[in-house]
Amino acid sequence: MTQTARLTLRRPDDWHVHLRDGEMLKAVAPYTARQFGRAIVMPNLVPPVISVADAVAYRERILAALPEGSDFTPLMTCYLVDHADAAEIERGFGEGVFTAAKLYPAHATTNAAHGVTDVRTLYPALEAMQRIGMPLLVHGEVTDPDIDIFDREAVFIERVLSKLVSDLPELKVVFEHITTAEGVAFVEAAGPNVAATVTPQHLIINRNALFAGGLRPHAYCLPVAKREQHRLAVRRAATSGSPKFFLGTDSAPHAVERKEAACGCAGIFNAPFALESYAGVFEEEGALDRLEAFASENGPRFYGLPLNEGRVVLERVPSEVPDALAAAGSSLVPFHAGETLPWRFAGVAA
Ligand SMILES: NC(=O)N[C@@H](CC(=O)O)C(=O)O
Ligand SMILES: [Zn+2]
Ligand SMILES: [Zn+2]
Repeated sequence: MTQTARLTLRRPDDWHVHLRDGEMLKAVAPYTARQFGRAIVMPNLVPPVISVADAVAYRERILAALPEGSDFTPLMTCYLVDHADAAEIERGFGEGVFTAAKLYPAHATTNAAHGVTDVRTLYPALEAMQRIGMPLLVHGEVTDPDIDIFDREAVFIERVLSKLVSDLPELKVVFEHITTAEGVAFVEAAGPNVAATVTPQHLIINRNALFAGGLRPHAYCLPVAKREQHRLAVRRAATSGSPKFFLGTDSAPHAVERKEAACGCAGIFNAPFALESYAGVFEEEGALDRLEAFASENGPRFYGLPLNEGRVVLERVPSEVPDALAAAGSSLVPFHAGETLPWRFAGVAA
């Protein structure tokens, strides 16, 4: 069998990333901007990005953190709170500031303390979003402490998402970072207005990675990795060629001392080798010919945005992932730390 040695792809986008703020933003934004043309930037700062003015100011800080000459475009999102202001959201979308709005169930994940306690209070905002074609992005986990953490995505579908999608049948919904067979089945069965992002980690690790020879904080993110059968279902979906599944890294940096702690933060920092990571998965699945649709076409088509014009090149040359990368007076341990990946991002094609 001959091996593909070089791949040229339409420039991809990252439909779910955490760029943080301040010194951490300056450290991490260049990694995302190097590989991706655009990214949907998550609004879970402290305090969160709620108003149009918040998003305009954050976008300026992101642009200021990019390397000289970068043509990367951050796409901003609005953090939904109980009784979210429909008029403000609609204005932000109309002015080209907000691309989407994000639903975090209160306390579901990192910096979700201001999240939504009752989805019904969002209905005026969601109805406006449905009318104007503005996507709702969902962190799909219930927060009920009685529900086992490994079941929180499946129970969210039953208790929240099914009803939301049937009450708002035309609303564009992105089920973010899906991790389960139930998530895949829900998205596949729904209309074309429902899609999902898939992270590299949920294609590569199952929950055993959290406990491989000891507790592994760098494999911990939310939603937490599930059993192998779920990883396989997510892999099949992502590499199937279905337009409903697209790239969203959920790169979520936390300084090493916040990960390696008695109560370590959730989040995997995968931005530095994101495309290499996905390419390895698509190659293993014999689906390299579907990587471009997943990475560069399905997302913009779902969002109703133009495809990028540029191209990037991946070469089948080993990439050595460092054990740590300096950032903001500390360091970040990247996904795949210490591993050698089969692909290398060779840059934007001339
Ligand atoms: N994915 C994570 O584990 N963490 C994210 C939040 C999120 O996307 O849920 C973060 O902001 O750190
Ligand atoms: Zn999330
Ligand atoms: Zn996230």
